[in-house]
Amino acid sequence: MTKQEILDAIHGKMIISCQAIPGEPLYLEDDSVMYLMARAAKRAGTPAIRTSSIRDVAAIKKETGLPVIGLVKINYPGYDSYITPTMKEVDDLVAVGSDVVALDCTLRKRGDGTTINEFIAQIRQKYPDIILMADISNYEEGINAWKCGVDIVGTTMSGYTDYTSKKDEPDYELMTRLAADIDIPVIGEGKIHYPDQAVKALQTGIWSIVVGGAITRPLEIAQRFMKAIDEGVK
Ligand SMILES: CC(=O)N[C@H](C=O)[C@@H](O)[C@H](O)[C@H](O)COP(=O)(O)O
Repeated sequence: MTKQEILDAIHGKMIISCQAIPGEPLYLEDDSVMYLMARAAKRAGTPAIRTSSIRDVAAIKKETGLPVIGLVKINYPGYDSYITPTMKEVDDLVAVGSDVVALDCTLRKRGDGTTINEFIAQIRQKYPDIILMADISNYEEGINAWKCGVDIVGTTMSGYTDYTSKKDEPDYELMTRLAADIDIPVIGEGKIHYPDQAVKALQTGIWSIVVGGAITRPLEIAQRFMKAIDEGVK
Protein backbone atom coordinates (compact mmCIF):
# COMPACT_ATOMS: atom_id res chain seq x y z
CA MET A 1 0.00 0.00 0.00
CA THR A 2 1.15 3.53 -0.65
CA LYS A 3 1.55 6.03 2.15
CA GLN A 4 -1.68 7.77 1.14
CA GLU A 5 -3.60 4.49 1.03
CA ILE A 6 -2.43 3.61 4.53
CA LEU A 7 -3.26 7.05 5.89
CA ASP A 8 -6.71 6.92 4.26
CA ALA A 9 -7.34 3.44 5.66
CA ILE A 10 -6.64 4.47 9.26
CA HIS A 11 -8.41 7.83 9.14
CA GLY A 12 -11.01 8.08 11.91
CA LYS A 13 -10.35 4.49 12.93
CA MET A 14 -8.79 2.46 15.72
CA ILE A 15 -5.50 0.69 15.09
CA ILE A 16 -5.01 -2.20 17.49
CA SER A 17 -1.63 -2.75 19.10
CA CYS A 18 -0.69 -6.40 19.67
CA GLN A 19 2.42 -6.59 21.80
CA ALA A 20 4.04 -8.83 24.38
CA ILE A 21 7.60 -8.37 25.60
CA PRO A 22 9.68 -10.68 27.82
CA GLY A 23 8.07 -10.94 31.26
CA GLU A 24 4.52 -10.50 30.00
CA PRO A 25 2.13 -13.49 30.25
CA LEU A 26 1.63 -13.77 26.51
CA TYR A 27 5.34 -13.63 25.68
CA LEU A 28 6.81 -16.96 24.60
CA GLU A 29 10.54 -17.42 24.15
CA ASP A 30 10.42 -19.67 21.09
CA ASP A 31 7.12 -18.77 19.54
CA SER A 32 4.59 -15.94 19.47
CA VAL A 33 0.83 -15.84 19.81
CA MET A 34 0.49 -12.20 18.84
CA TYR A 35 -0.66 -13.14 15.35
CA LEU A 36 -3.76 -14.64 17.00
CA MET A 37 -4.45 -11.35 18.74
CA ALA A 38 -4.04 -9.70 15.35
CA ARG A 39 -6.48 -12.20 13.86
CA ALA A 40 -9.09 -11.10 16.40
CA ALA A 41 -8.27 -7.45 15.79
CA LYS A 42 -8.75 -7.90 12.05
CA ARG A 43 -12.08 -9.65 12.54
CA ALA A 44 -13.20 -6.71 14.65
CA GLY A 45 -12.44 -4.45 11.71
CA THR A 46 -9.18 -2.71 12.49
CA PRO A 47 -7.46 -1.27 9.41
CA ALA A 48 -3.91 -1.74 10.76
CA ILE A 49 -1.91 -3.35 13.54
CA ARG A 50 0.90 -1.94 15.65
CA THR A 51 3.39 -4.44 17.01
CA SER A 52 6.82 -4.79 18.54
CA SER A 53 9.57 -7.18 17.42
CA ILE A 54 10.64 -8.36 14.02
CA ARG A 55 9.10 -11.80 14.40
CA ASP A 56 5.69 -10.32 15.22
CA VAL A 57 5.77 -7.90 12.28
CA ALA A 58 6.42 -10.86 9.98
CA ALA A 59 3.84 -13.16 11.57
CA ILE A 60 1.12 -10.51 11.74
CA LYS A 61 1.61 -9.40 8.15
CA LYS A 62 1.40 -13.03 7.05
CA GLU A 63 -1.71 -13.70 9.12
CA THR A 64 -3.70 -10.57 8.41
CA GLY A 65 -2.34 -8.93 5.27
CA LEU A 66 -2.99 -5.62 7.03
CA PRO A 67 -0.50 -2.75 7.12
CA VAL A 68 1.69 -2.96 10.20
CA ILE A 69 3.25 -0.21 12.29
CA GLY A 70 6.39 -1.94 13.49
CA LEU A 71 8.80 -1.10 16.27
CA VAL A 72 11.49 -2.87 18.20
CA LYS A 73 11.67 -2.45 21.96
CA ILE A 74 15.22 -2.73 23.18
CA ASN A 75 17.24 -1.20 26.01
CA TYR A 76 20.77 -0.02 25.27
CA PRO A 77 23.12 1.45 27.85
CA GLY A 78 23.04 5.24 27.75
CA TYR A 79 19.74 5.48 25.90
CA ASP A 80 16.60 6.65 27.70
CA SER A 81 14.58 5.65 24.66
CA TYR A 82 13.74 2.00 24.00
CA ILE A 83 11.46 2.13 20.95
CA THR A 84 13.56 1.63 17.80
CA PRO A 85 16.48 3.56 19.29
CA THR A 86 19.17 2.90 16.65
CA MET A 87 19.63 2.31 12.93
CA LYS A 88 20.00 -1.44 13.57
CA GLU A 89 16.31 -1.66 14.53
CA VAL A 90 15.29 0.56 11.60
CA ASP A 91 17.26 -1.68 9.22
CA ASP A 92 15.59 -4.81 10.62
CA LEU A 93 12.10 -3.30 10.40
CA VAL A 94 12.65 -2.17 6.81
CA ALA A 95 14.04 -5.60 5.89
CA VAL A 96 11.01 -7.41 7.32
CA GLY A 97 8.64 -5.14 5.40
CA SER A 98 7.16 -3.05 8.20
CA ASP A 99 4.75 -0.66 6.47
CA VAL A 100 5.37 2.08 9.01
CA VAL A 101 8.43 2.35 11.25
CA ALA A 102 7.71 3.75 14.71
CA LEU A 103 10.52 5.26 16.74
CA ASP A 104 11.00 7.20 19.96
CA CYS A 105 11.26 10.89 19.07
CA THR A 106 11.44 12.28 22.57
CA LEU A 107 14.23 14.73 23.28
CA ARG A 108 15.89 12.41 25.78
CA LYS A 109 19.45 11.18 25.97
CA ARG A 110 20.71 8.99 23.14
CA GLY A 111 23.68 6.80 23.97
CA ASP A 112 25.53 7.49 20.71
CA GLY A 113 25.50 11.23 21.38
CA THR A 114 23.30 12.08 18.39
CA THR A 115 20.23 14.25 18.77
CA ILE A 116 16.89 12.86 17.64
CA ASN A 117 17.00 15.38 14.79
CA GLU A 118 20.29 13.94 13.58
CA PHE A 119 18.97 10.40 13.87
CA ILE A 120 15.84 11.21 11.84
CA ALA A 121 18.06 12.86 9.18
CA GLN A 122 20.24 9.72 9.03
CA ILE A 123 17.16 7.54 8.58
CA ARG A 124 15.81 9.82 5.86
CA GLN A 125 19.10 9.74 4.01
CA LYS A 126 19.24 5.94 4.09
CA TYR A 127 15.53 5.31 3.50
CA PRO A 128 13.99 8.41 1.86
CA ASP A 129 10.60 6.80 1.30
CA ILE A 130 9.74 4.89 4.45
CA ILE A 131 6.81 6.03 6.54
CA LEU A 132 7.97 7.19 9.96
CA MET A 133 5.79 7.46 13.06
CA ALA A 134 7.28 9.59 15.83
CA ASP A 135 6.42 8.48 19.36
CA ILE A 136 6.55 11.63 21.46
CA SER A 137 5.61 12.64 25.01
CA ASN A 138 4.75 16.34 24.81
CA TYR A 139 3.88 19.22 22.49
CA GLU A 140 7.44 20.43 21.96
CA GLU A 141 8.57 16.96 20.88
CA GLY A 142 5.61 16.62 18.52
CA ILE A 143 6.40 19.92 16.84
CA ASN A 144 10.08 19.02 16.65
CA ALA A 145 9.40 15.65 15.02
CA TRP A 146 7.00 17.21 12.52
CA LYS A 147 9.62 19.81 11.55
CA CYS A 148 12.17 17.00 11.12
CA GLY A 149 9.99 15.50 8.42
CA VAL A 150 8.33 12.47 10.00
CA ASP A 151 5.04 11.31 8.48
CA ILE A 152 2.93 10.69 11.59
CA VAL A 153 3.15 11.92 15.18
CA GLY A 154 1.85 9.72 18.01
CA THR A 155 1.24 10.66 21.64
CA THR A 156 2.58 7.25 22.70
CA MET A 157 5.12 8.41 25.27
CA SER A 158 2.95 10.93 27.16
CA GLY A 159 3.11 9.87 30.81
CA TYR A 160 6.17 7.70 30.23
CA THR A 161 8.90 10.36 30.39
CA ASP A 162 9.89 11.80 33.73
CA TYR A 163 8.78 15.28 32.65
CA THR A 164 5.20 14.33 31.65
CA SER A 165 2.28 13.76 34.00
CA LYS A 166 1.54 10.15 34.89
CA LYS A 167 -2.27 10.26 34.65
CA ASP A 168 -3.96 6.93 33.89
CA GLU A 169 -6.00 8.34 31.03
CA PRO A 170 -5.41 9.55 27.47
CA ASP A 171 -3.66 12.89 27.02
CA TYR A 172 -6.55 14.65 25.30
CA GLU A 173 -4.93 18.07 25.67
CA LEU A 174 -1.81 16.99 23.80
CA MET A 175 -3.94 15.40 21.07
CA THR A 176 -6.00 18.58 20.69
CA ARG A 177 -3.00 20.89 20.51
CA LEU A 178 -1.02 18.79 18.07
CA ALA A 179 -4.01 18.14 15.82
CA ALA A 180 -4.61 21.89 15.63
CA ASP A 181 -1.03 22.91 15.00
CA ILE A 182 0.58 20.38 12.66
CA ASP A 183 -0.36 19.37 9.15
CA ILE A 184 0.48 15.69 9.26
CA PRO A 185 -1.64 12.97 10.87
CA VAL A 186 -1.60 12.79 14.66
CA ILE A 187 -2.32 9.44 16.25
CA GLY A 188 -3.67 9.41 19.79
CA GLU A 189 -2.00 6.55 21.60
CA GLY A 190 -1.58 5.54 25.21
CA LYS A 191 -3.97 4.75 28.05
CA ILE A 192 -7.14 4.58 25.98
CA HIS A 193 -8.80 2.00 28.22
CA TYR A 194 -12.51 2.31 27.41
CA PRO A 195 -14.65 2.79 24.28
CA ASP A 196 -15.89 6.21 25.43
CA GLN A 197 -12.27 7.36 25.75
CA ALA A 198 -11.60 6.17 22.20
CA VAL A 199 -14.50 8.28 20.94
CA LYS A 200 -13.42 11.31 22.98
CA ALA A 201 -9.84 10.98 21.68
CA LEU A 202 -11.01 10.92 18.06
CA GLN A 203 -13.19 13.97 18.75
CA THR A 204 -10.08 16.03 19.56
CA GLY A 205 -9.43 16.27 15.83
CA ILE A 206 -6.67 13.69 15.56
CA TRP A 207 -6.35 11.39 12.57
CA SER A 208 -6.56 8.02 14.24
CA ILE A 209 -6.02 6.19 17.53
CA VAL A 210 -4.03 3.19 18.73
CA VAL A 211 -5.46 1.01 21.50
CA GLY A 212 -3.24 -1.69 22.96
CA GLY A 213 -3.43 -3.14 26.44
CA ALA A 214 -7.17 -2.63 26.88
CA ILE A 215 -7.70 -5.14 24.10
CA THR A 216 -4.60 -7.33 23.89
CA ARG A 217 -3.05 -7.48 27.38
CA PRO A 218 -5.14 -9.92 29.48
CA LEU A 219 -3.18 -9.27 32.67
CA GLU A 220 -3.86 -5.54 32.39
CA ILE A 221 -7.54 -6.16 31.70
CA ALA A 222 -7.90 -8.55 34.63
CA GLN A 223 -6.11 -6.15 36.98
CA ARG A 224 -8.48 -3.37 35.99
CA PHE A 225 -11.43 -5.52 37.03
CA MET A 226 -9.68 -6.55 40.26
CA LYS A 227 -8.94 -2.94 41.19
CA ALA A 228 -12.49 -1.79 40.47
CA ILE A 229 -13.91 -4.59 42.59
CA ASP A 230 -11.48 -3.95 45.45
CA GLU A 231 -12.38 -0.27 45.45
CA GLY A 232 -16.10 -0.81 44.91
CA VAL A 233 -16.61 -3.43 47.58
CA LYS A 234 -14.71 -1.59 50.31
C1 LIG B 1 4.96 3.54 26.46
C2 LIG B 1 5.13 2.33 25.57
O1 LIG B 1 6.15 1.68 25.63
N1 LIG B 1 4.11 2.05 24.74
C3 LIG B 1 4.17 0.92 23.87
C4 LIG B 1 4.31 1.38 22.50
O2 LIG B 1 4.23 0.73 21.52
C5 LIG B 1 3.09 -0.11 24.11
O3 LIG B 1 3.51 -0.85 25.24
C6 LIG B 1 1.63 0.35 24.35
O4 LIG B 1 0.85 -0.80 24.56
C7 LIG B 1 1.04 1.15 23.20
O5 LIG B 1 1.62 2.41 23.16
C8 LIG B 1 -0.48 1.33 23.31
O6 LIG B 1 -0.81 1.93 24.51
P1 LIG B 1 -1.91 1.28 25.47
O7 LIG B 1 -1.46 -0.12 25.73
O8 LIG B 1 -1.92 2.13 26.73
O9 LIG B 1 -3.24 1.33 24.74
